[in-house]
Parts: sequence; structure tokens; C-alpha cells
Amino acid sequence: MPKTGFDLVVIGSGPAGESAALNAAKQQKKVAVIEVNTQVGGACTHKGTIPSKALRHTVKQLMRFNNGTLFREIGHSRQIPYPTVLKHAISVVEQQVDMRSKFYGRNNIAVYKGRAKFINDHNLSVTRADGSVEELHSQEFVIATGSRPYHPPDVPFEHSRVYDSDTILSLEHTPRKLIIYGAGVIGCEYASIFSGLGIKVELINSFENLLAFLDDEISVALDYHLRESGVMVRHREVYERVEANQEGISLHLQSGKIIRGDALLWCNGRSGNTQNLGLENIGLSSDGRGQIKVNQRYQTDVPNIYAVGDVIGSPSLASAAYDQGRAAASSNDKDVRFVDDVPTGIYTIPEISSVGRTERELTDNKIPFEVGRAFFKDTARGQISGEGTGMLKILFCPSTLRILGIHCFGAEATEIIHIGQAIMKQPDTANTIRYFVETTFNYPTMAEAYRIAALNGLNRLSGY
Ligand SMILES: Cc1cc2nc3c(=O)[nH]c(=O)nc-3n(C[C@H](O)[C@H](O)[C@H](O)COP(=O)(O)OP(=O)(O)OC[C@H]3O[C@@H](n4cnc5c(N)ncnc54)[C@H](O)[C@@H]3O)c2cc1C
Ligand SMILES: NC(=O)c1ccc[n+]([C@@H]2O[C@H](COP(=O)([O-])OP(=O)(O)OC[C@H]3O[C@@H](n4cnc5c(N)ncnc54)[C@H](O)[C@@H]3O)[C@@H](O)[C@H]2O)c1
Repeated sequence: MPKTGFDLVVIGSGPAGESAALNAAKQQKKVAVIEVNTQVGGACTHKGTIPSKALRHTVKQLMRFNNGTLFREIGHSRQIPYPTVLKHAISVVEQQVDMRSKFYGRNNIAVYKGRAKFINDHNLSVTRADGSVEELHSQEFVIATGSRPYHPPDVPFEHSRVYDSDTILSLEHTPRKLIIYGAGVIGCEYASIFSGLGIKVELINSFENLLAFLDDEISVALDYHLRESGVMVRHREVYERVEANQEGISLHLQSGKIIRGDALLWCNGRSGNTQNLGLENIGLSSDGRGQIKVNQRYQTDVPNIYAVGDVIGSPSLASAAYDQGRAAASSNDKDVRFVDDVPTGIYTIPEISSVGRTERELTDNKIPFEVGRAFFKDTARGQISGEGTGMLKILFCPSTLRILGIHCFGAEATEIIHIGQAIMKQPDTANTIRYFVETTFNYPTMAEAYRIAALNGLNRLSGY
């Protein structure tokens, strides 16, 4: 078997693998990327972040049309079939693939289409779709194989009415009622998308609250707005069994309830892609969720083999994966940043974003804080755009005025958060809520909410 030699071989072309490969290539290393899919981009581009965000964008446009009084001048509100919305939305995937393919070409990175499997700690095999096998030799490897939806063995995923977050992108009809099991980030985002299309949604949450890692006030707001948009949210409900037949889906819950619908979207967790990777040939293993353990430099227990992205578990975000990949491929230790401080960006309708500590965390740790709030309905931009739902909340230290956490709910929350994040990241006294009252912001903008929230918080300190 011919053997080709590289400085670095990356397995997987999602955000984690792509950024590792590009960073190594920029250091003049000889790099190869192996991707089992026929196209580069990873689950991020084909099944996860990109298609779901594109779908949401299209649904938001439809909602604006259906709910906007201006549009009633030109016609009635419309229902658009899910497959039509989907087809329109996922055209962006092609653009992404095209752009990402060129990154590899321009940086002389060899792309091998096939399944990678370790032979030993310096060699792996690539098995192509036609069965042919090639062996690659490398000094170093980065495992960036991502994750896939977790399938409990007792759920009949082979049935045409049962979907996960991958297969929902091939749903060919519009269900009248969709049951979503699992109210994690994926479940909540898809609940917004489908209810935005006018489809009845049951969202089954096995926990007490939605997205418990959020600030309580934001979690409650999400719950309220999902219900307001027609989603039936059920908390503390765990499935007992799923019955799927020609008539529909019956989801039997341990509480004795039976939830009926046309289709089931199972959104409960993901597993790392470590199966058939030959980890046993290099003395590595994965945990019960298929995830690989790494140190703060993204090294596995085999020093020349790194792992990044979803395959190492939390935070399992594309945002983090880009930074992790780049860090793993850095030759200089001072360029390596272990990514443990990521903002939250949740694309429900309305969206959510936060950075830093929550009220609950601060209270539990007996850290005194004060709160400054701004409601989007009180900003000129919110009134003009008709997107008055939402709030920005700044938590800060009453004595030093350091910002401790920022929580935002509403239109463009995932963008707005970065203004506050930039100030929070400043050293020492440069991290201060006073920045927002001592700096002139464009007007009218949603960013104005920072000034309003800061003034609200500072006034509270003086008792008003
Ligand atoms: C529905 C959904 C929505 C999401 N939304 C967001 C969001 O809004 N924001 C956000 O930050 N994150 C989001 N995420 C998470 C994000 O998509 C992942 O964190 C990200 O894709 C992880 O990147 P990765 O490079 O680790 O892996 P992936 O993107 O999963 O890519 C891994 C690649 O490795 C390939 N591969 C696997 N095994 C092999 C092998 N043996 N040989 C060769 N190739 C192999 C796979 O084919 C795949 O292409 C979302 C996820 C889902 C499912
Ligand atoms: N906007 C965003 O940032 C965004 C959007 C969608 C998804 N994501 C990412 O995708 C990931 C998956 O989200 P999710 O909503 O499916 O669920 P989740 O990861 O929130 O988990 C839901 C439940 O499944 C359990 N679970 C997870 N993996 C399991 C496994 N392998 N075996 C058994 N149980 C398991 C969890 O403990 C939890 O109870 C999250 O880590 C999230 O960060 C992010």
C-alpha cells in the first residue's frame, strides 16, 4: 500500500478540523484533511448550525409577513409548506461548501474523501466509498470527527414518522402536529421554527425548567414566549415508550400521559463520532458518550494526537470548535487558549444570548451584585422595527462596578451580547458598567439598551 507523509493529518472537516488544518498550513506545515462525507463542512454545515439557522431565518421572514400589519395591505397571511421553506433555506449550504472547499485549495491542504482509521500512532488508513484504501503517515494528528444524534435503542428511528436533528432536514411533508422530545438547545430552537410555520408543537422536557444553565429570568421568558407562540411545553416528563404506526405517533410518558402527533423529532443528546476510528490501535478509548479526554492543550493521552470539537464534549459548539481547532494546531504554547469561557447563543424566536455569571450562581456563591435592566420596547429601535419583545440585563458588582454577567433576550441578542462581552473582558478597572454611560452610542440602535440598562443599574445603587 503506498504511504504519503504529512506533518499533520486532521480527521474531520467541520469547524474544528478546518481551523486546525488552516492554522497548521499557515505555519508552512504539510497538511491533509480526511472527510468521510462527499462534501467538506462537517455536521455543522450539513446537518447542524447552518441549516437550522437558515431555516430559522426563513421562518422569521414568513412570521414578519404574517404578523406585520403593513403586509395585510397586500394580502392575507400565508402558510408555506415545510419542504418549500427548507429548500429555500438550505441553499446556503452550497455556498458554504463552495467557500470552504476553496480554503483547502488555496492553502495547499490535501483533502482525502474517505473514512479514517488509526493503524498506529503515526499511520492511519483512509477507506474510500469504492472500497480502495490508502495509508497516510504523519507526525501529528487532530481528531475532529464531531458528533451525531444519540439514538436510544428503544426508539424506532427506522420508522418514517420518527426523526432526529439530521433526518428532520429531509422531512418531505408538513406535519399538522409535531412532538419534540428533549427541550435542550436543539429542541427549543426547532420548537420555535415549527411553531413559526404554524405547526402545532408539543415540547417535552424531562427537567424542571427550560435550559437550566440560563439565568432564571431568561429561562422563564423563553418558556412564556414559546407557549405564547402556541407551543405546548411539558416539564418533568420522561418517555416510557414510543409507538409509531400508519395513523401517527403515540408518545407514552412515565406519568401515564399519551401524547399523540403526526411526527416525532427526537432531540435528546449527541454522541461523539469515535466508533470504527481504531482508537484501540493507539491505546485510546472513548467514554459512554463516545467522547475523548484531552488536556488543556487538546492533547489526548497519546502526545502527538490531539482532539477538538464535539468529540471532546462540552461546550459542543461550532463557535468553540473553531477556537479549539486553531489552538490544537498552534506550535507556540503561548498561542494556545483552552476554550472554557464561551458566550451562549440560542436561536429560538426570540433569540437568547448571555455571557458570565447568572443571578443564581452569584447568589449561591454569596457574591453581592446589582441589576440594570433595559426592555427593548423602551428603545427607539425596538419600536421602529416592531421587535419590542426582549430585555438586556447587566449584573455588576455594587462596590467596584465590574460587570459580572450579561443576559439578553430578544431580536439580535446574539449580536448585542458581544458589546458587553468586550467590556467584560477588559482588565482591572476597565471592566466597568460606567463604560456604557461614558460612551456615546449610535441612535437609534438596539445597543442603546446598554446605556439604558447601565443607568437603570447605577440609579438603583443610589436608591432610585
Ligand atoms: C441542529 C443543530 C444546531 C446547532 N446550532 C449551533 C449554533 O447555532 N451555534 C453553535 O455554535 N453550534 C451549534 N451546533 C453545534 C455545532 O454544529 C457543533 O458544535 C459543530 O458542528 C462541531 O464541529 P466539529 O468540527 O467538532 O464536528 P462536525 O461539524 O460534526 O464535523 C465532523 C466531521 O468529521 C467527519 N468524520 C467523522 N468520522 C470520520 C472518520 N472516521 N473519517 C473521516 N471523517 C470523519 C464527519 O463526516 C463530519 O463531517 C448545532 C448543532 C446541531 C445538531
Ligand atoms: N445555538 C446553539 O448554540 C446550539 C444549537 C443547537 C445545538 N447546540 C449544541 O448541540 C448539543 C446537543 O443539544 P441537545 O439539545 O440535543 O441536547 P443536550 O446536549 O442539551 O442534552 C439533552 C439531554 O440528553 C442527555 N444526553 C446527551 N447526550 C447523551 C448521550 N450520548 N447518551 C445519553 N444521554 C445523553 C443530556 O444529559 C440531557 O439530559 C448541545 O451541546 C448544544 O450546545 C447548540
